Amino acid sequence: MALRNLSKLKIHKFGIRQFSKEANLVSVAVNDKTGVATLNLQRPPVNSLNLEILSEISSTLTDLEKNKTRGLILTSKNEGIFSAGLDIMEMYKPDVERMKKFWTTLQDTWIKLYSCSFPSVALINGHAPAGGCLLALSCEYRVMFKNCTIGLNETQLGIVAPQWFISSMRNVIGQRQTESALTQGRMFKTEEALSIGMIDEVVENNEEGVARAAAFLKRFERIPPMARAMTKKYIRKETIENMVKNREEDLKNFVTYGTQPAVQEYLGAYLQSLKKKSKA
Ligand SMILES: CCCCCCCCCC/C=C/CC(=O)SCCNC(=O)CCNC(=O)[C@H](O)C(C)(C)COP(=O)(O)OP(=O)(O)OC[C@H]1O[C@@H](n2cnc3c(N)ncnc32)[C@H](O)[C@@H]1OP(=O)(O)O
Repeated sequence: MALRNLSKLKIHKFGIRQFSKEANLVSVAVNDKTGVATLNLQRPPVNSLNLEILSEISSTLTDLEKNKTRGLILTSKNEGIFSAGLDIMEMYKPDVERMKKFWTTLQDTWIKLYSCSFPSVALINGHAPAGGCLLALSCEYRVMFKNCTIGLNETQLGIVAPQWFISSMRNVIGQRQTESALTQGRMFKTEEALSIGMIDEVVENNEEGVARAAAFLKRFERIPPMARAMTKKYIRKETIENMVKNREEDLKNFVTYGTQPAVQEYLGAYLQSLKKKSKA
């Protein structure tokens, strides 16, 4: 595995363009043999998704697409937490201009991840609430550590998961399970997530997780990439088009709804409860 600076390195090997990238909040390592890229989230303490990390994920996805990566493993450097979801500080007492940029960047990141031409696996090596769950659901396959939790818990915070969050889950576990999970804001333990098909495999540790993720990606070794990518595009087309068509309205809703006093109160109380917990 090579960990290098993308801007400095672009080489051809085994007929695949190899590259990797080192940055602050994400790092990328490309396996020279397989062409598979591992994208690590590394924003301590909990990989909460603020504007800066989302911008890095988004630009990395663009680079991976350009460089014709053969597959993606999305995971966390911080074992125990895949991602705590959106950084609540981006929504609590926000600067509205930044808030808009934040949401637009989240939309861009989701579009790129959801529609990427290469196969993608989330190696969920820790808790994955809300936005963390969204990232995992956007991949094609999910491998998860034992004793973790995953789900879209928005209603518990007094906020509403946007349509495209909901569609991302519905496309994996179906309408009935999604309705039940989202109205409760339910977080699923690993084994529960497996039983409803939200994740595909359970692993004991990172080594096994990487092996299982690689095994999934290997399934495509002999499938012509173009045929694979077009098929994925057709299957995901409606979900992506709906989001793209409504993205202006979605942004407006986020700002209007997110800045309502009642929503701000919920977010403030939730932040306090998180802080109290970490001080207890
Ligand atoms: C008409 C309808 C239109 C719709 C309009 C749009 C509506 C808006 C939709 C917005 C969608 C939002 C989706 C989201 O992602 S919201 C975020 C949800 N995330 C969570 O609920 C996770 C909260 N965190 C946890 O549960 C735990 O932290 C953890 C991830 C399980 C980790 O636990 P652990 O014990 O290891 O760590 P701590 O809890 O002690 O946390 C360490 C410090 O990190 C801070 N923290 C945690 N999570 C977040 C976060 N998401 N954002 C910001 N900060 C976070 C925590 O407070 C601790 O801080 P401290 O050290 O300063 O005390």
